[in-house]
Formats: sequence, C-alpha cells, structure tokens
Amino acid sequence: MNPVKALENHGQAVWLDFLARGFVAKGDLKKLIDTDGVKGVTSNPSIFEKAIGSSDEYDAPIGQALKRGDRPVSELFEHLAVEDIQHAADVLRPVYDHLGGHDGFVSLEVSPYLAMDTKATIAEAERLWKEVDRKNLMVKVPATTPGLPAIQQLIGEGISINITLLFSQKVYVKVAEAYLSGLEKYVAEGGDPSHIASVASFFVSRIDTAADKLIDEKIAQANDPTEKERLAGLKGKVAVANAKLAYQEYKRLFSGARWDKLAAKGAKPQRLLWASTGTKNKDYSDVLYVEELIGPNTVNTVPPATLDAFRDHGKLRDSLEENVEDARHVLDELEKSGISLDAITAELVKDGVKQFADAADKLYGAVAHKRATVLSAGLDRQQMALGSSLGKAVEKSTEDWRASAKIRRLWQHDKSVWTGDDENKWLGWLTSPAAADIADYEDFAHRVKGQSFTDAVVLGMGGSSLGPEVLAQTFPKKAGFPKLHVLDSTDPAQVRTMQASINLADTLFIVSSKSGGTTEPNVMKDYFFERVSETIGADKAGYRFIAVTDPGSSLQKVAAKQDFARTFYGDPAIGGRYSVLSPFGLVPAAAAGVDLRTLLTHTMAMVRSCGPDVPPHENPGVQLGLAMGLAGLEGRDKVTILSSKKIADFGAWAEQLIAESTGKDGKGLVPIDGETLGDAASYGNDRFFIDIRTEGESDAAHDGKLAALENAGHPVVRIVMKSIEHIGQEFFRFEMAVAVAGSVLGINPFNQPDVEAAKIKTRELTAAFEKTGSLPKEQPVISTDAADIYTDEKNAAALRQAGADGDLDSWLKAHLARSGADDYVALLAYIERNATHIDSLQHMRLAVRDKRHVATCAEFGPRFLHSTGQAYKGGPDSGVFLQITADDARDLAVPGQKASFGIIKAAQARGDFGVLTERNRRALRVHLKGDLASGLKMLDTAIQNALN
Ligand SMILES: O=P(O)(O)OC[C@H]1O[C@](O)(CO)[C@@H](O)[C@@H]1O
Ligand SMILES: O=C[C@H](O)[C@H](O)COP(=O)(O)O
Repeated sequence: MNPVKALENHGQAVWLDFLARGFVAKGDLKKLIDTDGVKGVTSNPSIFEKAIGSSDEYDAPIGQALKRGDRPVSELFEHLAVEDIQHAADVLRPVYDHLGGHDGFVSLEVSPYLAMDTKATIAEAERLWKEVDRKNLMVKVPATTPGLPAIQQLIGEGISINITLLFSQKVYVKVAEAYLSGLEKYVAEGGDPSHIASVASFFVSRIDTAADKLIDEKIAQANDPTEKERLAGLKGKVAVANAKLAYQEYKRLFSGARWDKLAAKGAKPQRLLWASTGTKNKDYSDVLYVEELIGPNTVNTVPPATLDAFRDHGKLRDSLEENVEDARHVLDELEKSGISLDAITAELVKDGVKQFADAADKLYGAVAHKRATVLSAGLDRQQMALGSSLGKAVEKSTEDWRASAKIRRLWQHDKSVWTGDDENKWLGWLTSPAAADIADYEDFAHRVKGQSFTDAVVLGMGGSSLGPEVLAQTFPKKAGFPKLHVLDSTDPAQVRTMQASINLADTLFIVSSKSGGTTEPNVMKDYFFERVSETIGADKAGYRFIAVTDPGSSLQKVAAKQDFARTFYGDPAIGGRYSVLSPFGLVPAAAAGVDLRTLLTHTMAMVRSCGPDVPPHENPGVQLGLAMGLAGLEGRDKVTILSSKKIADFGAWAEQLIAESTGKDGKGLVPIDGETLGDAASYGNDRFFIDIRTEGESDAAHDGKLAALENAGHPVVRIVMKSIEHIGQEFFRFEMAVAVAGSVLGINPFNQPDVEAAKIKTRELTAAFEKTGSLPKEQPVISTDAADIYTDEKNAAALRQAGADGDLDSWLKAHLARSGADDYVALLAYIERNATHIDSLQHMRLAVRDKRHVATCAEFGPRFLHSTGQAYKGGPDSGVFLQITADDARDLAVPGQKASFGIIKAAQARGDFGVLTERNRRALRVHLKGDLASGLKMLDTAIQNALN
C-alpha cells in the first residue's frame, strides 16, 4: 500500500502544507486526496508568497478583481487567498462529509502583522471566517501571548481554529486550555460544539535547526572527546523528543472528567498537528519528521517534497509513543549541556512571527507590483534617477523602513515614526480623501450652479489658499460655474485688482481659515463683506459668503452672526498645508464645478498605492520621501520643482508643504519653485530635482537639460501625471513623501514653530499702530532718492566691512557676495503678485542663480509667510534674504479698524524681517520709493551691477 495512504491505518491524517491556484484548479489536490488519502491543506504567508510572488498564474485573477474596482493591496491579496481557500475547501468537502466533520479542513492564517494584537486578530479571524464561509475552514491564529486570548474567544464563538507557531510544551498546555475554556463557554451558552474543530500546530524541524546550532557551538567549545560525542548524540533528536512529550500532554489534557463532560456534548479533541515537518538539514532523512511521529489522533502537514519522499520510501510504525523515556532523557541532557529549550522556543516564536511578516512584506510587495501594472493606465508614473550614492542610501533605508514596519506604523498614527512629539494628532489627511462626502459636495456644486455666480473668490492663506489656487489654475473654467479666483494678500493694489476682476453682485466668497484667527482672511472678508453690502444690501450680503473652517473657530461664530450661506467644517487633525484633499481644497473645487467624484476616485488609487500594506519598495510616496529626506541629509536640500505648463502652479502648493513641514530646528528642505531650467553649470551640488508634467506634454529643450543634469550626477525624479484630473494623486503622493522625509530628517513635520514668531511681531506693530496712528520709526542704513536700505546692526557691520557704503549697488554687491556654495538667495517682495512683477523677480533671481550658482527663491509677501516663511526662519541657515518693500501708490482701508491694508502689509514685512535678523540670518531690506515699475527696474539694474 502507498505508505502515505497507510498512515491512516495508524490513526494519523496527512495534510498538505502547500497551496496554489493552478494546483487546485488542475485537479492535483484532488489526485492527492484520492491516491494518498490527503485529508487537509494548510497555508501560511510564505506559501502564498511563493504561489503569488513567483508565478504569473495570479495576474489574470488580479486583473479581473481590479476590473470590479480598485482596492487596497491587503484586500486584493485577501480576495485571492479567500478564493484559493474556498476552492481547496470545496475539493476537500467530500472528505469532510465522509468523515463526519472530523477531517477535510483547509487552513488560512490571519495576517502575521497582527500577531501581537489580540483585538485585531479576533476581528480578522471573524472576518475571514465569514468571508470564506466554509464549514471545513480553520483560521490560523499564532500561539503568541496576545494570540492565546484570541484563540479562546474565537473558539467560544464557534469558529474552528488552527493554532500556529507553537513550539513549546508549556505553551501547548495554555493553547489546549484556551480551547477547552472556549468550548466550555460555547456549550454554556447553549451551543452544539460538534461542528467546532481545532488543531494545535506543533512545529518540529525548526526546533532542530535552532537546537543543532547551539549544540554545534557547545561541541566546538568542548575539549573532552566523550563530551563531544555525548553532545553530537543529541543532534537531530530534540525536535522529535519535544513533540513526543507534547503528545503525552495531549493525552492527559483530553481525558478525565473535564474533557469527558465536553465530549459528552459532542466536542472533538483538539488534535496535535505536526507542522514544519519538511527536513531542513540535508544530513537527516527526508522523511525523519514523518516516520518518528506516527500515532493516533494526530495530523502531519507535509510539504509536497516530503509527501513524495514518504510515498517513495517512507516506513511505517507506531513511533509516537515509542521510547518516551528516551525523549525525556534527550531534553534533560540538552538542559544539562546549558542549552535552554525554553529560550529556544521563545526565540522561535519571535522569529516565526518575523519570518511570516517578512514573507507577507514580500507577498504584499508582489501584489502591489501586479496591481500597479494592471492599473498603469490610471496611476501617475514616478521614475527616480538618484545616482549611486543616494540610490544606495535609499535602498538601505527602504529595507530599514520595511524591517521596522514604519509605513504600517505611520498609518497606525504611531508618533515614534517621527520625534514622538504630537505627530499622531495630525494624521487626518491619511483618510480625508476616502472620507469626503462626495454627494454633499455635488449638492453644493448644484446649488452654486443654480445661483449663476460669475466668480468665486477664496479668501485665505497658505494651506487654505494654495491648494485652491492650483485647482483654479489647472482646471479650465467650467460652463455654468463661477470662475475660481484666490486672494491671499494684504497688498492694497492686489486687493483692488481682485475687486476689479469680479462682478461684486454675482460673486461667491469662500472665506477659508482653519484657525479662523489668521489676519489676512479676516481683513479680506471684512473688506469684501462691506463692498458686497454696499452693492446688494447688508441684509443679503451674508448669502454670498461661505466659510470653511475648523469647528469652534472664531470664523464659525462670525459666519453664523453674519448669516453666511453655509459653513463647511475642516478636520482639526489636519494641518493647513495637508488640507487640500479636505473641505479646504474640495469646497472651492466643487464651487468651480470640478468633477470631484472623478478627482477623488483617481486620488484613491494613489492613497492605496501609498497604503500601510504596500511595502516601502513598492510604495511611491515612501520612495519619494526617502529620496527627498536622504538627499537633504547628504546636503542636496534644495528641492527644485519643475512643473510643466498644464500644472504650472503645482510647485506653489508643494513649496508650502515641503518648507513649512521640514524647515525647522535648523534642518530641512528648501523648495525651489519657478526657476526655469538652466544648464548643468548653473547648479551646485545641493539640488534635488523633481520634474512633474502631464502625459503628452513634452519640451525637447527642457528634456535635454534635464537629461544633462541627470548625466552630471544630480538626482532627478520624473513624475508623469495621467491627466490634470489626476492632480489629487500628486497631492497625496507629496503629502506622504513629505511626512516620510520628515521622519528621515528627524523633525516633527506637522508643526510650524517659527511662523508664530513673525505673527507675534506683526501683532505688536499693528497694535502700536492702533494706539498711536503710526508704526514705530525705523532708521535706514542708507537712504537714496530711489530707495532706503534697512538691516540690523550685525548685518550692517558685516556688509560695511565687505565694502557696502553710500549706494544701493555696493550694499547689494556685498550682500549677494555673501551667498556661497549650498546657499540660496531669496527675494521676498511685499508687492502685488501679478504677471509683470513675477517676470521682474524672475529676471533678478535667474541672474543671481547664473552668476552665483546658487539656488534662488522669488516670493511674494505676505503670501510666503504662510508657506516657505517657516523654513527661511527655522530651517538651515543657508539663506541670503533680500526683502523688497515699496510705497503703496494707493492704500486701502480695512473696515472697522485704523490699520489699512498697506499698514498691515508693512507690519508683516517688518515682523518677518525682525525674526530673520533675530535668528542671525543674512538679511537686507530694500524699500523702493515712488513709482513701483521704475523702482523694480532700478533694483534689477542694481542687482545686475552688483553681480558683475
Ligand atoms: O487656515 P489658517 O488657520 O488661516 O492658516 C493659514 C496658514 O497659516 C499657517 O498657519 C502659517 O501661518 C499655515 O500653516 C496655514 O496654512
Ligand atoms: O502550518 C504549517 C506551518 O506554517 C508550516 O508547516 C511551517 O513550515 P516551515 O517550518 O517549513 O516553514
């Protein structure tokens, strides 16, 4: 008789420790059932990893599953696994029926990631039990300390459990106890236990592998040949001895009054199952762990190779109860040799959890890769050319992140991923796209459309304005919906320009502020509320306003008082710069008629790609973040963003995210936005380039330069968006990347400690103005007809020493000459942000870049205060700042207060400058007098002179 089949004559069931889709589908499992009498199947994460990761037989099923809808990688895997397990269970069902439910089981393991979490293990086991929905299923739960109560609970719920990762006799007793108490509870509640089955998977070969290693070490240390021989005699014996003694415990535990009571109700004993019975040491018989453990009421689950070997040359005998005393002796001898079996088994549990988690990482990586391939038409592409040193660093960190489960911990809100400060309180952005109430936004959009507004204006700063601005600039105006504008300035001219470009009677104002306490949105609201009141009547003005704010803010109260048409609430667990995929970005988008259902559907694909179940090497957000963070640590801290025409404004949003999140504690990344691409010679070795465009946009000259940069050894990341509707994917990718980069840099990416300092100074200045009617006097270092120059004493002394004297050119020359390798020069202009002024600043900055080979920033105040301002003050001390202020041709009053827009802007510039100099930054302020256009021209000439 076939030796495998003959095992049943000894009361032992053979199960197969293997599963794969084709194997079941092609009838191979059925064959083994018929010819070998196989009575069950076990799976584990390594088995699925081999099946799915190393073959293409799951490609088509993955494709089919995704056709029915994208889903997280873990769900995708589970879908495949559940199908496989159901197929196997169906093939085994006749065995189960034939044996009256005593055998014919198939086992599916809960995620190894949950091995230390009782609650999560219970929840997952319950879910799998329901999903597989087969009587002959066993859910595998590990015999870890947190696993034990889960086992008891699940048995008590009538779920059949296979206890895995069981190595020690002592733990086995606890496992049996959990089973018995679970059954007792089930029976006490009136349940019929006859349908509950359980096996305790006692691992065998891994014990020998671990014990033999320690025995070999002892042999090497021993001098006495008889001692060496005694030790050698223990090799390959410990695992079987341990298993034999466990069986003796089984006999004790499943007999006697307690058990008889349960048995009388129809309960089945929890059989011992010999697991890990494939021989690992080639010196041992390939059927060792089958031949030595044959006995009644047991199971042996064997890998295919062991099954074949036993069929070929296995010898049968009732071995399990043979020489039990010898088994005890082997373990005594081991203990006497100074080797603790308890220590070995404790280590094996830990190691077993890790091995299965490693396998799951590989498995999820493989599934993630296949998912991304199937979805490639809908997922933005990211390609990184990092060069060898940064590339290696990223590879190493990728493995560190995987091994320490950081992406899962990040999603679990574990603040130790960062500095352990309060990062856990700021992670609402992870789930905000999924939580968006699309129907409500659609209803809102419908109402906006119904009111035939011509314009919609967002009044907000930083996170409350930059996301909406990207949307306003990226999406063309939608017929029937208002044109979306954003106002984020206190510059009087800019406020006037906005007023002139809209139709006050038909404009919807979206007042956006998370805190509600930010000066700019409040004064902008006061101004336009008054204008609208004048235009359509004070009683109706409120209906033209909506608020977007966090619950409980002062803006919420004002909105209620002034009868705003609606207030949308933000999530206080999301910081401003992370809020674009929450009401702060989505309300303006809805108002402008952007198809949010499509936008969010596309976004969710990236959210899933960056999910907790996508290991770091397949996770685009983690990859970008590691590259950015590690580049920063290597001194390539100028993240240079090159956005194509169609998404030209994206960099303005990314700037705030990167700068405000990372630039603090003297560390961080400095975003460089809007610099047109130059030749490789224009750049120092402090750059990290990110090129972002939509598919189909190409510019040969730009691409040539980019390739040259890559060839010159600069890291270049290329992101190709599928379409503008995929912008949400980039918002999320960058949010994740910056969170990851923050971890690498060792900072809290969710606070902005240095912005507050400038706000305080500004408040002091405006308070003084409200009291006295003027801002405190200040003394320029020089004054010419065209400009006054200001700085603090320290900067002035240094610049004078470097040759600054009586004219602007000399001050500029001395100041710009202070920028050296790895520095950046930032032009901070408190003037209207319009195309002409953007062009003038661009002209100046590019001249500085090309002459001094430094990175440059061209920013407008007060807008940048809520964006890059944090990094300028709190980030690395590599900035050389040229603040540009000017006389306002015409000021503009703010209703209800003395300080006008012009005064507020002046106070903001001075507050900002004060903090820069307080922090010992290299800063100079040029105040242009008279006509601004001529002033800027003059400054441009002075800068060109200074550079020559
Ligand atoms: O939405 P709020 O509270 O008005 O804040 C606007 C911006 O100001 C900042 O707090 C910086 O001052 C940013 O982080 C934020 O996006
Ligand atoms: O239930 C089965 C176990 O997961 C399996 O037998 C472990 O075997 P291994 O030690 O060969 O990995």
